[in-house]
Amino acid sequence: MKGRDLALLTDLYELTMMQGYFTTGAYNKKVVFDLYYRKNPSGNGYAVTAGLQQVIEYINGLRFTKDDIDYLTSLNLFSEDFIDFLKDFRFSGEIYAIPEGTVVFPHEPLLRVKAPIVEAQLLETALLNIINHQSLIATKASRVVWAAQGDPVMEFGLRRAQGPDAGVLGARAAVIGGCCGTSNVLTGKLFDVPVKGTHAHSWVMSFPNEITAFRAYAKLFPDNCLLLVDTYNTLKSGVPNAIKVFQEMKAAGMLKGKYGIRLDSGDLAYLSKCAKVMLEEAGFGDAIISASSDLDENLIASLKSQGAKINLWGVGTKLITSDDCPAFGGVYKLAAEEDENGTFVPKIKLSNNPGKVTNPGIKKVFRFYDKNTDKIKADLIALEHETVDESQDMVIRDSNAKWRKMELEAGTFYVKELLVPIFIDGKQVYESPQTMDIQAFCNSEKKSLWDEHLRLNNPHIVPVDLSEKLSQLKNRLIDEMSTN
Ligand SMILES: Nc1ncnc2c1ncn2[C@@H]1O[C@H](COP(=O)(O)OP(=O)(O)OP(=O)(O)O)[C@@H](O)[C@H]1O
Ligand SMILES: O=P(O)(O)OC[C@H]1O[C@H](OP(=O)(O)OP(=O)(O)O)[C@H](O)[C@@H]1O
Ligand SMILES: O=C(O)c1cccnc1
Repeated sequence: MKGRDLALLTDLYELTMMQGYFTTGAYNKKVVFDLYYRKNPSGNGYAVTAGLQQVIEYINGLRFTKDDIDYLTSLNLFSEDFIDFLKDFRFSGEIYAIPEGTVVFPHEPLLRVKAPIVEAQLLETALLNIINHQSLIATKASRVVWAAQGDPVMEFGLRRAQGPDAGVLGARAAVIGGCCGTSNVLTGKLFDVPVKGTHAHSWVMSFPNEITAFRAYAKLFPDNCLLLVDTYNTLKSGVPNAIKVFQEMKAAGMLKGKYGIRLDSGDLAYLSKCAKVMLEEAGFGDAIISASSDLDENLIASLKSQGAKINLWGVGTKLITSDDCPAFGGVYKLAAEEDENGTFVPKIKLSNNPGKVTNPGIKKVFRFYDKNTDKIKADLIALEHETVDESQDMVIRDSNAKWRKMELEAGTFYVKELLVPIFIDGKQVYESPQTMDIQAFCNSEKKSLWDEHLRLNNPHIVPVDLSEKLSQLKNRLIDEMSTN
């Protein structure tokens, strides 16, 4: 994203609305937009937010270049005045966001933009594009990594990602979600994450026979020698040939680094068990048994339950495309606008679907942790000026099921605010951490959930409540607007 001209990475309607605000003179009116999502992907119990670094780069680089201006002029849609205004366009507003790698829940503002409407409107499409994609893949990766129960998972999806950006940023997000590294070398370079890999069938096929191919590979990469054993016959030739090469390496004193095999077809549970026995009998019990082949979290969980002897996983297509759930569903909704006196007036959007009625006003998110376990008890979406007094008892309800209430006794919990300032008056005030540090943070975030929240299917749901004041405001606006 850095260094790319992305001002036109938007939907046409953002620009036509901007011209409208400009023409009616309303363009300087400040508004607040929330970016949030409504449903966890893949039936998960949480999502992992990702993409903030690319949002920061986008905002910092947000300018209409001469080429952009020429193109917009050529559309014959925009007035000269508006085009002139775009020539000096800069983001001058405020952005608060929940840091990348945080565990988040539906309806929580992941990002809150306060800016003149003409600026805040332009950001909508690009912000959604960036956050939706990376949060989707980070969440999927988190599921896959959870299924692997502590075994490392390598991200292998670039070749089947939906284009270069989805491959590069998807691999970044997968690492945030917990993958130990990626085969994607550009992601490795750009984000300083480990690059990993084995070799392809073409390597084996390019030699007269399998053992020659294995020997050549072992000679080149003795410290990271994972041999793909399924080109001809996994148990009859692949594993025996790999063992022969490991014996030769051992005899030559070359077996010092990581070594093992990769299975890429057939019954992975059965083959891994057989391969494990063969390797152990040959004295190579510590060999890595890695596997790939259309894997996802459900298959990995199934292979684990079948007792598969796999201890390194390569996951490509189904992770990088989030194959079972191709969209995150984040939205960007107007929550407040400034009146003539400089006061922010809350706004609401109604819907026949109660889950789609927006939460009005300028909001923040409190997270309640249990003092003894450091696990999340609940989240509370509140209005900007609200505070939580940790010395008072609290009652949290599930906003989807108000009859479900949780009583938090003073002294048993502590509170953290999730939204932090990223831009103030158009200036960046937050430094994005390195990707591997975001991964470490994300790992600690997942420890704040119970296994019941983390499981793949029908997880327990962390309650997310609206504060009393926010609920009252919402109900009042629903009453007012529904009689409109
Ligand atoms: N023990 C197992 N239990 C459940 N699914 C498995 C097991 N072993 C492998 N699989 C999955 O079954 C599918 C088999 O795919 P497919 O029918 O294409 O054959 P393949 O063995 O991958 O062959 P090839 O790569 O030669 O096409 C893959 O998604 C794989 O991950
Ligand atoms: O199955 P995925 O989760 O998408 O993981 C990546 C796949 O990509 C490779 O296959 P491919 O057939 O493209 O090349 P190869 O010749 O190296 O097997 C690799 O062998 C995996 O099977
Ligand atoms: O290094 C590997 O084994 C690899 C890389 C990309 C895709 N499939 C496998």
